[in-house]
Amino acid sequence: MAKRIDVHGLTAYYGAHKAIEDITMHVEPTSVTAFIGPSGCGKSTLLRTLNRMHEVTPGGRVEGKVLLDNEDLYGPEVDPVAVRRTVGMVFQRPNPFPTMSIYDNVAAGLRLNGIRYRKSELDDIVERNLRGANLWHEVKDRLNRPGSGLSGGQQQRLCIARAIAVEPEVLLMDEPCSALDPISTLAIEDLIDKLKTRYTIVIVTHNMQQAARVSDRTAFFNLPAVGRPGRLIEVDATEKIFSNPSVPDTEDYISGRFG
Ligand SMILES: Nc1ncnc2c1ncn2[C@@H]1O[C@H](COP(=O)(O)OP(=O)(O)OP(=O)(O)O)[C@@H](O)[C@H]1O
Repeated sequence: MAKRIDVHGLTAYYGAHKAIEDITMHVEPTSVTAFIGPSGCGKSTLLRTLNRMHEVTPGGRVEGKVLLDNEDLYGPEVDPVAVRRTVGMVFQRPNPFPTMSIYDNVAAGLRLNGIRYRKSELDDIVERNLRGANLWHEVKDRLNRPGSGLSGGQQQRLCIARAIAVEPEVLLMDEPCSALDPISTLAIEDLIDKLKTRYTIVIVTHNMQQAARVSDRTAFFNLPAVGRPGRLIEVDATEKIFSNPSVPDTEDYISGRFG
């Protein structure tokens, strides 16, 4: 089941460096939320706080709260590994496990979870998720070939198949199309549109048209001054942000006057 995310007064650090400050917002389930803003304003940092990946970076820590359907992801009892299973992530560069077959790439997360599946069960899961990632027809005759032999766009859809195979509740995407050509980008955007009926999706993008095309809500972040932490400027329905934003800085950014 897709879940709602509530971020409350979130500040994130890299050692002594405060990267983002006092972010409060929510992310709605079964919808796409885009994070936009100039380079260095903390979009990727905030994204990584949503599945506790931020703390994997040395010195990475947070203050504040991230609630997933009212459960604090940073609560004392919470296992960060379990969080990353519930809140999946797709990265900027497609990163299939290079020596693994297409089949094993999709099955990898399931095997890591330690559950034993019968071969026929696993076959079904792999097929279902490759279909879910709009990749099945392109790879069904070469499932045992390495994932690294696919095109960049196919590799990214393979990574999405791998991410959804473990049935996460949220899917985080950090510039998932920035290494892809326009055709592969459209394929991923179509896929995002299809996936949002089942998942809560957050996507970081530098591409304004992409944010306008794929997202339901858009959050604009900015740096108040050089060296200062990034702040959330406004978050609203994507249509509103792109047609009639409340804050002049948002208007300046989306119309290309800075950033
Ligand atoms: N591993 C790291 N160690 C130290 N500082 C970091 C690290 N990663 C990011 N930062 C700093 O945190 C701040 C926010 O960076 P972040 O990558 O989240 O911004 P961004 O908006 O995603 O940028 P971009 O659009 O260029 O990807 C920046 O000041 C950046 O220099």
